[in-house]
Amino acid sequence: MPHAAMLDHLEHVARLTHGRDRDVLDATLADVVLATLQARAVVLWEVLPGDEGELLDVRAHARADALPAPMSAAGGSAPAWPRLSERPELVQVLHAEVTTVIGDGRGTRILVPLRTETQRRLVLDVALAGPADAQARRVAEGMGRIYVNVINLLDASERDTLTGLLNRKSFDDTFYKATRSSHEAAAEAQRRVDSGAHHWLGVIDVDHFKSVNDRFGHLIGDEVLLLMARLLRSTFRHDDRLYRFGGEEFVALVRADDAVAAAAAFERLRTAVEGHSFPQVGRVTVSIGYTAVRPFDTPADAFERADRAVYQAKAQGRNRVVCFESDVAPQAGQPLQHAGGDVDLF
Ligand SMILES: Nc1nc2c(ncn2[C@@H]2O[C@H](COP(=O)(O)OP(=O)(O)OP(=O)(O)O)[C@@H](O)[C@H]2O)c(=O)[nH]1
Repeated sequence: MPHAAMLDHLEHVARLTHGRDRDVLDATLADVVLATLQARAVVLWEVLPGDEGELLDVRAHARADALPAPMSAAGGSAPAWPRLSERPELVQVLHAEVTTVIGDGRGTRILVPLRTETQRRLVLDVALAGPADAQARRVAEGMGRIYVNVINLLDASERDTLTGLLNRKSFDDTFYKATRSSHEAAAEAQRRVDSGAHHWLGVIDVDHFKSVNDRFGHLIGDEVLLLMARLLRSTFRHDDRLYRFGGEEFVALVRADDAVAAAAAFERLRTAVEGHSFPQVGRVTVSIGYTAVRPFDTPADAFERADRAVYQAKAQGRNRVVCFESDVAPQAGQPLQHAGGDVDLF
């Protein structure tokens, strides 16, 4: 390979492995593949669960003619996710888990299935103006592999090894990222009185977990934590952020339109745990405290309020859900104010 071409490729690989922001990484993959293969367009699809079948999200999109990208649900406010079943070629590639090259009337598409260690499923979809030779296919596969390796490294540094949930270290970043859009929306809406919060932060603490360890041993204790993480995942939406903060303390950053929906979500978790039969241990309960995320909240402030609520839940007998705004703040004589505003949430 001529040195100039080799330097170009190295530059692309360096770009692909630089940075820690996932959205930037997705966009870089699309850009780099577009440039390297001189493609017409590149789309990075991700399969997401939906109530009525799997959906497709456009994680990133790049095209040679620089027309505007289609709406991505990842950063957009009005999701326009197509159903996976409407794209039989993607269904087939994901099922077979092998790269497929198809003619699309205007040229060729190289479809590379990607799977991360956390079982995210994506497809790198490269549209070429002409035919695809074996090298083009291998380049697309190679770029896809580098991308997955970087994602796996990021996941490993942000995730709790026992449960696979996000770890405490990643809380600040993911909190700001998840709530940023609601902060902006809230600022634009001039803190509408009836809007409520869009994000809610809950602290979930297993009750009397020390006695689980003492009676059944640490291995069984670990299994309870693992099952607890599974119950969290099945209770909340796929785009809610779930953390293990260490020990038997979990945190959920949940999107809900109003206080009633938020209360219902946390109560659903409490009931699911209470009704679950844990192998050997039997019944386990959790105490939950939660708070509305306010415009311009810091992660530490929101956590501190939810923590005060969980403290009250413990003090009142455990196996209960306590809301900071409706249950803790009024007792403490605190006005319910947004940090930067003046409107009650409830
Ligand atoms: N099995 C297991 N136990 C852990 C882990 N991390 C912390 N623990 C244990 O979790 C227990 C937490 O106990 P405490 O903080 O006293 O709380 P608790 O017994 O749950 O009581 P309340 O929270 O007041 O209901 C301690 O016994 C820790 O040793 C872990 O990774 N695995």
